[in-house]
Amino acid sequence: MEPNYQWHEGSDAQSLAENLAGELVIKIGDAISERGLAVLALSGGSTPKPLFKALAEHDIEWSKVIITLVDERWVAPSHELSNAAFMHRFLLDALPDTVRFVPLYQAAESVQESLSSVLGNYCHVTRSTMDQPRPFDIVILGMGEDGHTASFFPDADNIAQLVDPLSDEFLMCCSSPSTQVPRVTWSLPQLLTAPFLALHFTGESKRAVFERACGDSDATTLPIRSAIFQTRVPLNVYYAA
Ligand SMILES: O=C(O)[C@H](O)[C@@H](O)[C@H](O)[C@H](O)COP(=O)(O)O
Repeated sequence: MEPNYQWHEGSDAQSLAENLAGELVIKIGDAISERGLAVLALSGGSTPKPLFKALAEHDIEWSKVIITLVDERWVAPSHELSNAAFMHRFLLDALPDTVRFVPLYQAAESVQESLSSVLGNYCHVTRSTMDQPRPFDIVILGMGEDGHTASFFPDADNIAQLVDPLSDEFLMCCSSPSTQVPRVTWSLPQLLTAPFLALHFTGESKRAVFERACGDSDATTLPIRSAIFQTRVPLNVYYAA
């Protein structure tokens, strides 16, 4: 199978972010027109900072937008590693209160125990049940230097399950030596339901990782392959050096 993606390259990280934000405005409008709301799953980390700031500047019907995270470090929102805190700082706090956010962290005895309440809250906010064909209209993935995406870390003890395209899981836990804290992540099949799937990364070193992932190696060593070598939804790669 050939890698399946469309390449969008920006002259720099800022113009790339503005270009992707402009595309998201269109896709959000399409989703609202089609089903009365737009559900976005966005990645944390650091790359999305200019994207979040650019998106916040657009005039969107935020009351019809629901935002969640692709994955989350299993820490309280007050913790420095929290993706929810990152998203509040660079996106949510700049939006009208009418936008709805679904966090992936819920206090519980364990990460696994938190998943059912996170999922229940997601379904409550989106007024959906998880047997609906697609939970998300838009998914924006990031990628690490080790080829991980979402929280599909190559050294995770359950990496084979995390990159399983046939998984019937919705939310999954990930514990890996390379992450400082346990992780919660939407499963690959759930992420691959979005009509607009984008991978957003910058830097020559990550481009080299992406190009290696397009070659011949398996997804458990370069998990980003699980988004590249799939035919469920088109993958749009947004890159700047
Ligand atoms: O929780 C996270 O960190 C992200 O969801 C993760 O998958 C991220 O997209 C990559 O690690 C890239 O992170 P940077 O943008 O910081 O390089």
